[in-house]
Order: sequence, then C-alpha cells, then structure tokens
Amino acid sequence: MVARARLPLDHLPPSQMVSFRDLVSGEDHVALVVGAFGGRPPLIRLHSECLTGDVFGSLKCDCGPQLHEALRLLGAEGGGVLLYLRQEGRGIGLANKLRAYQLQDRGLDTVEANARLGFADDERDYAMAAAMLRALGIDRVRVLTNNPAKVAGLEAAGIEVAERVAHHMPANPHNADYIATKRAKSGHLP
Ligand SMILES: Nc1nc2c(ncn2[C@@H]2O[C@H](COP(=O)(O)OP(=O)(O)OP(=O)(O)O)[C@@H](O)[C@H]2O)c(=O)[nH]1
Ligand SMILES: [Zn+2]
Repeated sequence: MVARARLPLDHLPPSQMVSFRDLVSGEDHVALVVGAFGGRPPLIRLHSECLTGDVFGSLKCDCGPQLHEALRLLGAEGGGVLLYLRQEGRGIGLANKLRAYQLQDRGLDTVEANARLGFADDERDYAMAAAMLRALGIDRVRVLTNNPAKVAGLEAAGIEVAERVAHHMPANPHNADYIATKRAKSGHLP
C-alpha cells in the first residue's frame, strides 16, 4: 500500500482511493473502497484498465458501461471495492491493443489478433489483485464478473470467492462480435 485518501464520488457513499505499487511492472494499481461493508463478504469488481472504453466511451468493448455499472452496484449495496488494475489490453498494453484493433478491422477476431501479434489471448494474472484485497483486510468476496479466470486467479491466490455475480451489459453493433468471441473462445460465462 503506497497512499490512501478520501475521495468523494458523485452519487456514491463516502469513498477512499488506495494506491499500490506493482514492483514487477512498476505500475500503480488502485483500489476504490466505496462506502462501508461488513457481515457478508463484500461485493468487488476487478476492472482491467481500458483507456479507450473507460475514458473515451469506445463502443468496441463493454468496459465503460461495466465500470460505471459496477460502481453503481457497489453504491446500491452501501459499500464494496473496485480494483482498477493497470492491465490495459488484457495485459498487452495500449499500443498493442491498437495494433490488435487494426487487425480486427481486417477481419481477425480479438483472440486471433492477439495471436498474430505473438501474445496469448489473455496475458493477465490476478495475484496482485489478491494481494491488494488482503492488504485491505478482505479474504472472502462476492465478485462481479463473467470471466471464470478472475475467479480462478483469486482462489489460486488464497481469496475465497463466495459468489460470482454476472456482469453483462447490453451489446451494441460495434462490440457484439467481441462479446460473442469472449463467450465462444475465452470461456466467458453467460
Ligand atoms: N488485447 C485486446 N484487449 C482488449 C480488446 N478489447 C478490450 N480489451 C481489453 O480487455 C480488458 C477487459 O477484458 P474483458 O475480456 O472485456 O473483460 P474481463 O475483464 O475479462 O471480464 P469481465 O469481468 O466479465 O468483464 C481491458 O484491459 C481492455 O483494454 C481487444 O480487442 N484486444
Ligand atoms: Zn474496453
């Protein structure tokens, strides 16, 4: 844990941002601790950075709506934690994601494009996310995700996943194929 501060957020209960330094990548990951929780395992979201979707509202993926809906759900529960993980492009970085988009414009799907660039479909791991949760005193969670690799990654690192809560957003004409490919090839759950 590197630094921590109160961070008032629109329409959300009193929140804090906590930053962590990843000594392997040098990146700062952040935990947004929304409101208060206790009793049942807290609702959490592991959100992988997506500059295009999170900041600019890109329609090519579902990251922006997933981010905002996750925060809304945490607020509606009174509290929870969103980990904002600096895993842009499923861990390949922004420039390579843009190269992958270029290949997708030529007909490759999201998995084929990664392979063409010499990457695995998904280069992320969740050990850092588990370490962040433990540093916050959390060892049992309910996790908002459609991605079984996130559940498996947390469990492998010693965090108990009491429940997986599906986190689907409505598709649009630009991301429908992307979402279908994640289901067909990357094991994403309905
Ligand atoms: N390499 C690559 N990364 C992408 C692409 N589209 C989105 N991303 C990245 O994928 C990450 C989000 O992953 P998703 O597969 O949408 O969702 P998930 O996080 O695995 O699963 P959920 O928890 O269900 O949302 C972000 O880091 C995005 O930047 C793409 O076409 N290629
Ligand atoms: Zn995205």
